[in-house]
Amino acid sequence: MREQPFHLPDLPIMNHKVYHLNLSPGELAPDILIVGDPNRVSFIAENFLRGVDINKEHRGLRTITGYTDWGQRVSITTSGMGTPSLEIVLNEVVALHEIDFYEGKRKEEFPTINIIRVGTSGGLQPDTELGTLVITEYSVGLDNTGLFYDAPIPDENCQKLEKVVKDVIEGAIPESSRFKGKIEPYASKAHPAVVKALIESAQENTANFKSGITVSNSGFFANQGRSVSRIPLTVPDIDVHLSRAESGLKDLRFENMEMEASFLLHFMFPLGHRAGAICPIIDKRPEEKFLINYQEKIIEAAKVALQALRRLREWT
Ligand SMILES: O=P(O)(O)O[C@H]1O[C@H](CO)[C@@H](O)[C@H]1O
Ligand SMILES: O=c1cc[nH]c(=O)[nH]1
Repeated sequence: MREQPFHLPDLPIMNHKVYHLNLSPGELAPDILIVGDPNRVSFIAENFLRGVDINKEHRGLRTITGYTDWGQRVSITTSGMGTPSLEIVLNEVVALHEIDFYEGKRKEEFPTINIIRVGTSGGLQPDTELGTLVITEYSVGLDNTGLFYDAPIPDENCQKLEKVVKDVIEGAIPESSRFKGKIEPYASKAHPAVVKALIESAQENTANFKSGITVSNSGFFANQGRSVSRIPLTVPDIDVHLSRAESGLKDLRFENMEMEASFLLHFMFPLGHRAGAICPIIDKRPEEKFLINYQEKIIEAAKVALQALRRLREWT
């Protein structure tokens, strides 16, 4: 990968704190859970962390740092909804570990960050039950945030996925649409150690889980096939088309849709940090099902993710 020089004025730091997360180095552990909803940060921390010494919020981005029952220092932070917000958060997460704020330069040595998204998602496959925890192996981004980071393609599977999804989307856009040909999917890969750690932890907890491909969208409504406004959808029934598509990857199907996994993996993988995602399925639209009380599933996913962070540190 082309190495990019660090340009100090590009990183706003105020009183040794990054501008959006309002954190100084040391306040964010290198083992992190990241969630969309700021209230989920407190909810998971109340259930799983003790000895909390950092609890900060700025612009709705809450971060709590404390210790697990086994004494591992872990932070839980907020991505906000969608990849544009996540892009801000991840740059600051990485800078907090990789940049020396006092010297104003990149450190020679820094820890490997382990970061796992615990989010909600919509199910795509008829035979995957509501409440199933989906462990992401690959993600395909239909947002364009990732396109601004020219990371190398992680493997051949990503190449295949980009083609498959491009064809699915193109096939679904009406000829008359001014946006035909303009949606560019990008594929990204979860770190294999994170996938392994999540699968082993899910098995240990006898959780109902599946691993699969996660499609990340740049919106919740039209972008995921929901027709609520009076404006026609560019890609009608996008969810139905993806659920029926063959991924071309052995034993992996398009399992769920959400709004952050693509960029999380795309950004962290080329930096050598380790990222993954575990997201319960909280709705299945074709069956008109919505899991109202999904908090139990968040607890289950957070427990699995924290145990995965433990494994990842033990394997380092
Ligand atoms: O529950 P979170 O983590 O926010 O994730 C999902 O929920 C939000 C949409 O409702 C999007 O952020 C989507 O990715
Ligand atoms: O269907 C869903 C559910 C949660 N989050 C999403 O982005 N989509």
